[in-house]
Amino acid sequence: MSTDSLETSTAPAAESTDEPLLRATGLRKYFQTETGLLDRFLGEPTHVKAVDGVNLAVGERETLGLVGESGCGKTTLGRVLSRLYDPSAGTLEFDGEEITDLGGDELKRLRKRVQVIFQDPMSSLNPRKTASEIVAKPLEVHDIASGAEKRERLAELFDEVGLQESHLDRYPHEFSGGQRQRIGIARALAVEPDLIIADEPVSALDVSVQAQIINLMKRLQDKYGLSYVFIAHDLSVVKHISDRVAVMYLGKIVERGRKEDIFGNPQHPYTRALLHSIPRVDGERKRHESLLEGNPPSPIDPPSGCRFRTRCPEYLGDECAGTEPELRAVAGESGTVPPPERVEAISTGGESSAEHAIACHWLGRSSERRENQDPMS
Ligand SMILES: Nc1ncnc2c1ncn2[C@@H]1O[C@H](COP(=O)(O)OP(=O)(O)OP(=O)(O)O)[C@@H](O)[C@H]1O
Repeated sequence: MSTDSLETSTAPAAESTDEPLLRATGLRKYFQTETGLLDRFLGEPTHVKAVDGVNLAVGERETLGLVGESGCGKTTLGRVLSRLYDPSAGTLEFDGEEITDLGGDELKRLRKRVQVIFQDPMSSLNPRKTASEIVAKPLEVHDIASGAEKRERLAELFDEVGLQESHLDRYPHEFSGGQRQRIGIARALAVEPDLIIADEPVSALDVSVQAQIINLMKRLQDKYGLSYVFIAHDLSVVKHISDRVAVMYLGKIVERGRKEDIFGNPQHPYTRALLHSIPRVDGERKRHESLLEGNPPSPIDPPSGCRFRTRCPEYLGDECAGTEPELRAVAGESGTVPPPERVEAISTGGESSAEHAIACHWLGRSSERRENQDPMS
């Protein structure tokens, strides 16, 4: 997407704190396959491993970009992180408290602090309700405002997201795509959340409108101290809003780190391939020839060892097929590898913003050998 019209954030650089706002450890979400019972009798795999052992942390006022191809589990992870789905395994902590098994009133209280924005504003907005009814719903559900106070709050929220008071009584089909996404943002903002999980919030919009929505989200983050998990399949979109980026492949995080490291010094062959496929402007907009061939394998029966090995330009043979690589810190400039306890802290989601971690056997090879095999060359 174009960077021309994107504003620079005025807020101090966001930092991951030692105590993140949200922490996921060993998070899994498996769905039963439609033919689950028959598969079980036939000894076939019975579950879709949509999220399969994810560790991550999101700090206060921080934006974590979550990227990966279609079907790699981003939406499912977002839904588990927001507790719209129950996890199959692992733990989730929010603001220092475990929320993995919350239910009833406790879950309702969590919903006030963690909101979700969806990709397709048309299908996520009730077509039979006016914009004001849609945004008022969370105010009512959480007993935040009623009567004249509610109307005043709605006008404030509409103004905040760049809509006019005259829009209050219109129906979703009377708005453009960008305006509908603004309604979705106002609805999320209504309860004054701490964290918003934004699932492909700009993917359905034109490039110029994408920039407007990203700028709006950055402004709201500065003003209200929001944290975001920003999901996108396109790395170029998360570049403009993320502090840190996590790259997901077939249910796992394969690389994560500060945005500067992911874009400036990508390590995992998958991240490199994703970056390689970002369109460049060379006189005319061209798409690079993709380094990624075919589609990801099925998450019902993922490849043994490294899941990316079947498409990886750096496939090493038995080493990649034999054991599943764990997220490990990338050696620093001095070439030093962090001590084991630090690697352990990283692999359980306790990273600071300075950490850059990847899951790849290829990285275990000497840098000289890697340079000779640079997949970007
Ligand atoms: N409710 C469900 N039941 C069974 N399988 C599911 C369910 N939801 C998702 N899946 C499967 O889980 C895998 C991950 O899907 P998910 O939608 O989370 O990926 P994604 O990265 O968000 O992709 P996209 O960008 O296309 O939405 C896919 O194979 C999908 O078919």
